[in-house]
Amino acid sequence: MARAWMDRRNPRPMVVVSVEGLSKAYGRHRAVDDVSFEVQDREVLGLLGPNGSGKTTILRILTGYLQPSAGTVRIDGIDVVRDGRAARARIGYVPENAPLYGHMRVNEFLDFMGRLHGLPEAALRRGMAEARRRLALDAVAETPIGRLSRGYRQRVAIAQAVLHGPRLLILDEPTNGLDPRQVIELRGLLRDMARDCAVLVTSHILAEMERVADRVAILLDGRLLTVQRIGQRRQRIGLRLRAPAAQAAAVAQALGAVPGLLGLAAEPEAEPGLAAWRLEAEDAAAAGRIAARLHGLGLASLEPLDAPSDLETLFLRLTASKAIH
Ligand SMILES: Nc1ncnc2c1ncn2[C@@H]1O[C@H](COP(=O)(O)OP(=O)(O)OP(=O)(O)O)[C@@H](O)[C@H]1O
Repeated sequence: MARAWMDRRNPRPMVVVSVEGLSKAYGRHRAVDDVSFEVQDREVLGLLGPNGSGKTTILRILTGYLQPSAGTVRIDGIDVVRDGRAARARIGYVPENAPLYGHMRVNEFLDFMGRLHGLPEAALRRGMAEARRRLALDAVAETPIGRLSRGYRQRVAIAQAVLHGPRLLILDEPTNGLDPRQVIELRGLLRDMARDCAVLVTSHILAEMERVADRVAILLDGRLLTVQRIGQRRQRIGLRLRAPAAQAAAVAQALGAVPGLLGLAAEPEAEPGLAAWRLEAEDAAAAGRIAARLHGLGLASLEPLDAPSDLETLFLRLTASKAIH
């Protein structure tokens, strides 16, 4: 059994979620198969996997909507099966396409949800004020939810989930339907939320996870393939270079001597009179060195590529067997 251990300066359990040997079968189909992981206090853990990999099933077990077939889940050391009510009181849940009451004003809705959570009056007032402040909802407190933008509605959905000061905030596919600006805002909000609780977020958008999560747990066919810490890699960059075809040999030779250039591949279909290469460089500064080295060889263009993130590469590698069979 995993014992939650304590930080001496801050006597809160460091492990908020402990999932051990979790399995769930629907009939003969194992939707979740012997999955174990932990979510630490003040971290964002991303649960990542293609459709049908078991993410929603795991969330439903965590939130007490489903019983596991085997294994245990503890929130702050409390078993979600044996003591579901106490475990649920520590969780804030933002479901995918969270149901909001469009006709209700933001304040009215938060008040309603707080009462559903059973919050006493003083705690409810405190929780509402704090949630509105953290999620920048004061300006729309008296606006009917139906009139808010999708980004604001998402914030209201998060606000209702944190009213009672949960130890764990769960968000299921929170970026669905948001525009790029709203996605960036959401990222900031999640990081902010993780200042005082554990955050578990599911997504199938890999690059998004890489930006917001401290660690990602990758699921496939109900099995946990790996848990990876994010953000310790170098920022490699991809570049596309075009130069006159007549200079191709000279360019290739010059590139061979550029420090920080890790790889190069000629592209098959170049435009008439132009040869093209894909390059992988150690960092952005290498682009400057490449341009300098090719001076005088008629460089036509040198542009960054939208290189797949490292997490995408890892994900594709880990899930390759699925694509093949
Ligand atoms: N109530 C159910 N009865 C039978 N099979 C189910 C049930 N719910 C889910 N499954 C199956 O269990 C597997 C995992 O489903 P789950 O919804 O947990 O995956 P997911 O990763 O959340 O996918 P999605 O992103 O599509 O929601 C899938 O094969 C699914 O078909």
